This record gives sequence, C-alpha cells and structure tokens, in this order.
Amino acid sequence: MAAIELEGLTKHFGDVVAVDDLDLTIEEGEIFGFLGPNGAGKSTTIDILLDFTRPTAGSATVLGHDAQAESLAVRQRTGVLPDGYHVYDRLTGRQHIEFVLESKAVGQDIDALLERVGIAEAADRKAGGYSKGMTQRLVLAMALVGDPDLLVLDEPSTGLDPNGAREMREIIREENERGTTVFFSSHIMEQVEAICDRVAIINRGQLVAVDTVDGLREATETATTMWISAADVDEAMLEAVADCEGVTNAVYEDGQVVVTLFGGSKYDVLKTLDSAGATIADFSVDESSLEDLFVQYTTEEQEVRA
Ligand SMILES: Nc1ncnc2c1ncn2[C@@H]1O[C@H](COP(=O)(O)OP(=O)(O)OP(=O)(O)O)[C@@H](O)[C@H]1O
Repeated sequence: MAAIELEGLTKHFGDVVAVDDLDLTIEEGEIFGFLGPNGAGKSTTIDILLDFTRPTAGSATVLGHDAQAESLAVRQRTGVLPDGYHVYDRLTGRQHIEFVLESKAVGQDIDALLERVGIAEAADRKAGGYSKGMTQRLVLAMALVGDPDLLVLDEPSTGLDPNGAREMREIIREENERGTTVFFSSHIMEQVEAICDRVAIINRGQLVAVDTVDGLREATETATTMWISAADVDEAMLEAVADCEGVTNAVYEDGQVVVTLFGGSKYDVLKTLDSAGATIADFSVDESSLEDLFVQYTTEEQEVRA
C-alpha cells in the first residue's frame, strides 16, 4: 500500500496557485524528499496531508486514510515536525511531550525520548528559554511520540548546527529502519541527497521531477550541454545533430546551437554540424551537477534541457 497518494491535488489562495494538479505516490518504507525553492508549495502540500488546510481540488490519501475525511486516524499514526512550530514558552520540554502523549493516548518513557534527541538535561526547563536548535530537537521528540508509521518533517534541519543536522539524519534513518515512512521537505539539495531513497522536485506548485537520487545523479553526471556558436544553421542541420547518438535535444537560439547529450560523443556533434554546412566559430561545454539540476528545474524560465 502507498503511504501517501496525491491525485490531482490543487490548492488556490485567491489568485495564487500554491499547489497545481499534483500527482505523487510515496511507497511505505521510503525516505522521500520533497524538494523545491521558497514558495514552491511544499508546506501547503504538507498542510493538506494533515488537514491543516483543505485542497481546492483533488485528493490526498495518507496511510490508506482520506486526509480530509479521516484526519484523526491520519494524525494518530503520523508524527509531524511542522515548519516554524511555536513551542509554549511557559511549558517545559517534558510537559510538551506529556501533552502529545495525552493527545495520542499512548505511554512512552519521556526521558528516553528526550535523551534520544539530545536535550534530556533540559527536560525540566521552560521551552521559552530553549535555543532554536533545542526547540527543533524538542519538536522532533514530539513527532516521535507513539512510534508513528509516518513521519512528516517540514524543513527538519532548520536551526540545527552541523552536528544537530547529522543527528537528525541518524534519527530519521533509525526510524526508517523500524519501518517508518519518512516524508520530508527541504530546499537544500545536499540534505535530501544524504538520506533519501527518492526525491520529488516541485516548482510553482507543479511536479517537475521524481526519481531516485541515483537516477537524478546519473542523469546529471552524464548530461552534457554544448553551446556551439555557429552561423548558417537551418532545421535540417539541427535534425542531423538530433540524430547523433546520445543527443536528446538540439535547438538554435541567439546564434548558438544548444545540444544536450547523454554519453554521446561531443566530437560527433561538432563534425555532424560542420559536415552539414554550418560555420562553427566556437563552442563550450558544461557538465552539470545535481545541484545544477535542481537549479535548472526550478528557475523561472524552466529551461530544462535534461
Ligand atoms: N495562507 C496563505 N494565504 C495566501 N497564500 C499562501 C498561504 N499559504 C501559502 N501561500 C502561498 O502559496 C505559495 C506556496 O507556499 P508554501 O508555503 O507552500 O511554499 P514552500 O514551498 O513551503 O516555501 P518555503 O520553502 O519558503 O517554506 C506561496 O506563493 C505562498 O505565498
């Protein structure tokens, strides 16, 4: 069974389309990264999963429950680390955990839980005095209450120092090994890269890529973009280039032939263009990284060549 299933999910805020016809399936047991730039629609999607906001159209199913009609069942089985969660300043860390234990009607060793996230010694201090990183650790502990089947983490590394971020990743891994599905959002590629089985990239509410991290990496490691400055280029020449082995795209813009190729020969491309009668003045080559891919997928122009 899928842990999360989104079908045609759409959310409008007035004129703003925050989520735009999103179809996505996250399988049970996956660590799934939800990646996109600021304002892409990540938090809105998460809010719909947890019924904090209602979709304009489409549906979201979480652990087999309809996210809207059966939101209580979803929340009972899900641990959530929301974006920018505000703790209760006057309550201690321990009281925060007690509150979640009561609302989920479960029992758990509070000290062990706080120990796990590294704030056991601050258990009886008021959360208003916690640092940003300590607060984030407390909210993570709240998410872990009741050994949830699904962890939904919105920007989990916010406020954490490098050690904290590493510990967060370790906890995510441990939970996943226990069988928990993890769905987390980030706008930082390397965090997602370090831990995820699969990644979806969204931009302006739309899904622009979904693949394994290795799949994305493979695509980018072998993807080469050539910019060839050339005169006298016509359609037939572009078609000849497009027929070269490994070439997935060839266009002519601003006096340059822009060619995307996967594993093919750059020399073949140049030779083909030259033999077809183009006058080549210069060329440059760009081998892209995973970070580049994210940028390519999420720039305004959507100039995705891969
Ligand atoms: N309550 C709201 N009212 C109006 N517009 C909203 C509301 N919530 C979100 N939006 C808009 O919806 C779009 C998506 O926002 P969302 O917070 O989902 O993005 P995000 O990917 O989580 O961004 P970030 O990485 O900055 O947290 C943005 O244009 C945002 O301004």
